[in-house]
Amino acid sequence: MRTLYINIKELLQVREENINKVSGKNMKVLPTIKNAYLLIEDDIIKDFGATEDAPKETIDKVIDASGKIILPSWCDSHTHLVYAGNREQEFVDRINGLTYEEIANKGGGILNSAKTLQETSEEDLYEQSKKRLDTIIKSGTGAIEIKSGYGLTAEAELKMLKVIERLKQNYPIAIKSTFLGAHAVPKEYKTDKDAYVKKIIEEILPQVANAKLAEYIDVFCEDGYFSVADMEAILKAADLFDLKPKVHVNQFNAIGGIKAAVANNALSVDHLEVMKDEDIEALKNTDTMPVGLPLCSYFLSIPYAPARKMIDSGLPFAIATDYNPGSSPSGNMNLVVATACIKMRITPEEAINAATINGAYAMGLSDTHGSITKGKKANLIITKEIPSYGYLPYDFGNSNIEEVVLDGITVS
Ligand SMILES: N=CN[C@@H](CCC(=O)O)C(=O)O
Ligand SMILES: [Zn+2]
Repeated sequence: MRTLYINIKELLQVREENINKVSGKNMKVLPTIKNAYLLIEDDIIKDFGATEDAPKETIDKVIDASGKIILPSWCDSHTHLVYAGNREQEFVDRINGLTYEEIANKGGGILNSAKTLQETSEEDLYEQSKKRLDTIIKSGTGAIEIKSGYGLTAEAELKMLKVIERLKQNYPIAIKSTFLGAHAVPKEYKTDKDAYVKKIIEEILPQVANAKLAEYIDVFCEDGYFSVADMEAILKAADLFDLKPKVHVNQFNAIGGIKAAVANNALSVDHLEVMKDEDIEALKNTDTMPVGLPLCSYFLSIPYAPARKMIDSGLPFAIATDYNPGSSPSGNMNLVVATACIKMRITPEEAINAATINGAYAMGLSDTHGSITKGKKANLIITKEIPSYGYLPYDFGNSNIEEVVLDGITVS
């Protein structure tokens, strides 16, 4: 099936060469074609150019996209989309003055979600997660990473990862899965965290890896959670199973996690709300993608990752939703892009690069996703008639998406 879009007001993120990420000053460059055509064949991007040069033969369907912008679908490289229940009571507690840390210390936070998830059947967990996936697909996300980490026992972690696997089987969206057994220390191990780290390394990780249920390894490296030494031990064990690190670091404190993650070949380091100069230095000239999570900062009222400073230092930068019940109960990448522009002071070009090609890189998908490049997946967002692409983050909170195409098929 060959589908031709013509008269596209502007086709965004057009890359002739298959670059895998953009960094520093190049992030301000968003290559586009005005009055463009785009040819897709089945699930693949075949060709693009100026409408006047559009092919005329062997086309099954021609779509006039006058006034509309087309861009590659969003790549959300950091989510916890599979979870059970919600935590709106903690949201109210925070409004009334408690901090995220105080709530966690009272047994709330991640441990609260873990208790609910342990008591939820795999079927129910699948049904709850599926609803969220349906919603985020409608909002233009075409590739997503999903973590475990609300199980914290072998049984419950495997349950989460099996649900991720079922979502992979049943949905056209690309899904990457990450094992995050080291998300919080379970209550039973409160006084013996080392025993839990040992259990992750010796018992849970081998089961996850042997069942081929994860592609990446994650650790919440933070005071009160897991130390740099804990993280290093877990990453080294995971390396034996070829699981690459994508880690939670520098959310509340800068404790040296970034340097250690880079030394362990992390694909990405995520959160980065609190950054020292040495953390930025550690990321220079490496293959590790810094990932900011603006909705987490918004929802928890904590600092935003210093995106401006990182990009001005020459680093690449990606943005993701962090969709989870505690710190970001939204999986809407449109809101992520707008919040990154408004609060991190990055331009629409930088934000769109961060949410497409760099997001794809941060989950190992930049060969197939994240740009309009021949041979890549036909995963597209077709906007309503809008004045310019800058209107997308400007008109924050409103949906300007008319149609979403995944693998060449209109899904919403
Ligand atoms: N910070 C660690 N994990 C999640 C939040 C988990 C929760 O509060 O449930 C995050 O990325 O923000
Ligand atoms: Zn997270």
